[in-house]
Formats: sequence, structure tokens, C-alpha cells
Amino acid sequence: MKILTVEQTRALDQYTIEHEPVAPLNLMERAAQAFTDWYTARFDKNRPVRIFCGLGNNGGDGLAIARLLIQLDYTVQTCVVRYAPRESEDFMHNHRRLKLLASIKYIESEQDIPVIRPKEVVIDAILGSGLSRTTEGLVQSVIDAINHSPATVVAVDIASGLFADTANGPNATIVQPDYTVAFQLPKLAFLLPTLSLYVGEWHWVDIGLSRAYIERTPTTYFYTTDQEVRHLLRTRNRFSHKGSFGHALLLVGSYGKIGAGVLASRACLRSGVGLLSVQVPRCGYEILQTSVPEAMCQPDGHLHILTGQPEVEQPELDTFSAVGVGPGIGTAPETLEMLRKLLASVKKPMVIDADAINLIAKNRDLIDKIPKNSILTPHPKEFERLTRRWTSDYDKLGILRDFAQRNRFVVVLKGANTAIATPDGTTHFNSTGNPGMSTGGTGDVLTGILTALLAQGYDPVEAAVLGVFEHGRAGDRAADLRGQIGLTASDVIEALRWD
Ligand SMILES: NC(=O)C1=CN([C@@H]2O[C@H](COP(=O)(O)OP(=O)(O)OC[C@H]3O[C@@H](n4cnc5c(N)ncnc54)[C@H](OP(=O)(O)O)[C@@H]3O)[C@@H](O)[C@H]2O)[C@@H](O)CC1
Ligand SMILES: Nc1ncnc2c1ncn2[C@@H]1O[C@H](COP(=O)(O)OP(=O)(O)O)[C@@H](O)[C@H]1O
Ligand SMILES: [K+]
Repeated sequence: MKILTVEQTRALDQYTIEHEPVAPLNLMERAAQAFTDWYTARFDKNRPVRIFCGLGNNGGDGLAIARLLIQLDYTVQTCVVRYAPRESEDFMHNHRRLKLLASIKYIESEQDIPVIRPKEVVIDAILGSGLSRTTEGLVQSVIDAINHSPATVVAVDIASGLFADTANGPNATIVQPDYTVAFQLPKLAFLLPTLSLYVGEWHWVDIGLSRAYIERTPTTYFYTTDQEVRHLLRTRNRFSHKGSFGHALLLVGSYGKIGAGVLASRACLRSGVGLLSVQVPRCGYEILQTSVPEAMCQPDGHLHILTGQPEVEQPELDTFSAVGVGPGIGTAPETLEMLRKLLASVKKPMVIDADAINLIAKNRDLIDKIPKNSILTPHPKEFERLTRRWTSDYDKLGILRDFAQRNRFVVVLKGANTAIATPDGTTHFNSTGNPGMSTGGTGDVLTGILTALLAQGYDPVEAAVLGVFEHGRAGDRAADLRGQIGLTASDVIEALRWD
């Protein structure tokens, strides 16, 4: 699913109005109806509703929602915040219609701001995507009152005061909603960790904007949906054999961290790889052979770390269809040498994670040695080591895009809504996963999954989008079964299911 800018959304609105055709007022009516449907499915009539409306089209939506809820017998108090002398046309129209049905309270100064009670639901329709400057004065006071109230808060389209796709200045006053209900498409701001307080749980509702126009509007930001991922997944041919699904090699583990290698190996096998070989330090040999009997084990000559000096002769690297390196390997100088040799020998895109990323961050000449289209899977701290500290989430997205594009890597920046930046400059935000996955080892699981997909011949961008999505989906299934708090990385592996 595409994420469009405010400008593009405005153009989309306009196109829909001109070509569908639908009158602007009817589009507002559709938006209000879609919001009301969402609202009535969640909140019953016992909860009094207080709707704060601004003077633009977001306020117009609020007035239309007030009318629709009143018609459904909800108890509604509408408050119009009169912060300026101008009102939009569609606001005025809906204002006239609502006045025929109910009384409206006008907030013209701070004294007019009502006391908000705990049982109420506040609907925030003060400012929407037309926000053009930081909030101040009366609007700021009303937002403060909403934020200090004990009521549940639902934002219409976007929280008042929040910019949809650019950074807010420091100390901006912004509504902190429990829910945001956006029209048609998600906004970039919803996907950024430092803005989560201003978004809450978010949903989007279809208001019938032109699909054809959305299709041909260019964007660099995407939000991965279930439907899109289904198209990527390959089914198995009846006559396939284990040779059809590749032979992966994982280089993983060090003394005390063989578990990382076990998790990556199990996840790789649960993700459809035909054959798996695993290189571990000698101390990991029995552990791996016992806990992952399906894998072939290539012990390193060193007891505790990977050095790239095998104990016994090993197949040439180019016999493997994909290589993954990093989980649990540590940063010993001998392991750096192993990584150096590995990068010099592997010609295909590979998966690079954890300490392999840390080693590369400290030895930057290695960046140029990484095969093009390789998948790097840093968490934010590893990514910062690899690049630089960022000043905002928007700055971080810029650094991410540039780093992926300049080096021709697929960079999977992990976290809630993992961001996948590709060599062609696009960024895909993941839609699955939950905070239960913030536990040691879940990243190792992802490395195993991605290595398995590359080994099966998936294109690296597709592998990253699909693998990250399924990793999160497995995390969601595991959380359903066990709850988020008790979730472990092993549970994520057991919950993987690829159909
Ligand atoms: N897109 C869609 O698909 C659909 C969109 N719809 C709805 O329209 C909404 C967008 O409406 P909108 O363009 O009228 O903007 P909105 O946010 O209501 O306010 C604009 C006014 O606020 C002013 N203003 C700006 N910043 C300010 C500040 N800090 N403090 C005070 N004032 C400030 C600004 O002033 P100006 O910048 O012109 O000086 C202008 O007068 C959108 O979010 C959605 O709810 C649906 O109805 C239909 C489908
Ligand atoms: N709050 C969250 N929501 C969704 N996914 C999360 C969340 N926290 C962590 N994850 C996922 O869990 C994994 C953690 O990886 P990482 O930090 O490398 O852990 P480890 O190094 O312990 O394996 C990543 O795939 C990340 O996207
Ligand atoms: K709003």
C-alpha cells in the first residue's frame, strides 16, 4: 500500500472530485460516514461524545460526524474552536445542517473550554492534514485541555497539531490520542517511533478515493499489506526435490552464544530451505548437531570463535546458494579476518547481521566489499554505528535511504514497523509484529528466515519484504498463544507458517 504526501493526497482528493465525479461535500460525507461506522463498532451509546471542531475541512468532518452520531441516538456535544475569522465552505455547510439538529458550543477564549469528564469520548477534529504551522494560542489551550483530560481521545484523520510527513518543531503542542482513524491511506507520521504518542492505535477507513490515481502516483514509501505479500510467496511444484530449494550456509555463534546460531538455523529450516550447512566454533559442534539434527555442521578449527580456518575440509563457498553471517559471532580480530575473507569470496547477495555489522562499522573499508543487493539487518543501534546519529525519525529515514541507495544494499532497519530500504530508493514499512518480540534472539530468527529465502532464489528486496512480514506474523501468532510478555524467539520459530 502506498503512503502519499499531504500534497499528493490533496491532488488525489481533487482528482476524485473531478473524475468520479463526487461533490466535495459528498466526499466529506463519505469520510464522516466511514469514521462513524468505525466509531459505532467500538463505542456504545452510554459514552457521551464531545467533538472539538476546527474551522477547516477537518472541522467540517467533525460537524458531519456529530450529525451522524446524533441521528444514531448518541449523546453528542459539539464544540467549535473559533481560533480565526475564516471557515471553509464545507465547514459552513455542515455547520448549517448541524444547527438544525442540535446546539453548538463556541470556544472563543480559554474560559469557554469545557471540563472533560472521564466517561466521555473526545473526537478531535480541530486540525487535519491542512496543518501549516505550529499550534498556538487558543488551539494550543484546547489541545492541552484534551491531553490533560481523563477521556478516551479519537483523532479524525490525524491528531491536531501533528504534521503528516515532516518533522514537528520542538515543544509543539499536539493532541495525544488513544486512536487515530485516517482517511484512505496511512500517513508517514504513523510509522515513526518517536511520534507514537501522537498517533495511538491507528486505523484507516476507505472513503472511495480514486484507485487509478493512487496507482499512478509515484511514491518512495510503502506499507506492506497481507495481500501484497501473498503475491510474493511461491508455491511448491509437485515434482520438486530438496535441490529445488537451495543450499544455505550460516556462519554463526561463539562461546556462550551458540544459541544465536541454533535459533538462526532452526528458523532457516522452518523457512523452506532445501539444505542447510552451519559453521560454528568447535565448542558449538555437539550443541548444533543435537539441537538442529537437520543441519550439516562445519566446525571451525578454533574452539571458541569463528576464524574461517575449518577443522576439516569444506565445500567451496560458491556451492552455496546463499550465505548468512553474524548472529552471535562476536568481534574478535580472528573473526574480523574470517569476515574479510568471506566478503572477498562471496559473489552473491548475502545476509549480514549483528556482530558482522558491528565489525563492518569499525572497519569501514569492508562496506565496499559487501556483494551488491546484500541484505543488512541492523537494529537502530547497529545502524547508528554504521552511519551516524540522527536528529529525528525523518532524518533517520533519509540516512537509511541514502545508505541503501549509495551502496546498493537492502537495509532492514529493525523495530516496530521495520523499515526496509532498497537500492532503488524506496522504503517499505512492515505491518506485522508486536512488542513481545523485543526479546533476545528474535533478530537471529530473522537472519535465518532471510537466508532461507535468498537460498530459494527470491530476489533480495522480495525476500526482505516477505521475510520481515512473515517473521512479524509469526510473532503475532505466538503472542496470541502465549501473550506478549512470555514470548520467546523459539516461539516465533514454532509459529512460522508459510501458507
Ligand atoms: N484528504 C481527503 O481525502 C479528505 C480530507 N478530508 C478532511 O479534510 C482535512 C484537511 O482539510 P483542510 O485542508 O481544510 O485542513 P484543516 O487541517 O482542516 O485546517 C485548515 C485550516 O487550518 C489553518 N491552520 C493550519 N495550521 C494551523 C495552526 N497551527 N493553527 C491554526 N490554524 C491552522 C489553515 O490556515 P492557513 O494555512 O490557510 O493559514 C486552514 O485555515 C483532512 O485532514 C480531512 O479531515 C475529508 O473531509 C474528505 C476527504
Ligand atoms: N515493538 C516491536 N514491534 C515489532 N517488532 C519488534 C518490536 N521489537 C522488536 N521487534 C522485532 O524483533 C527483532 C529484534 O531483533 P534484534 O534487536 O536484532 O534482537 P536480537 O539481537 O536479540 O536477536 C527485530 O526483527 C524487530 O523488528
Ligand atoms: K484531527
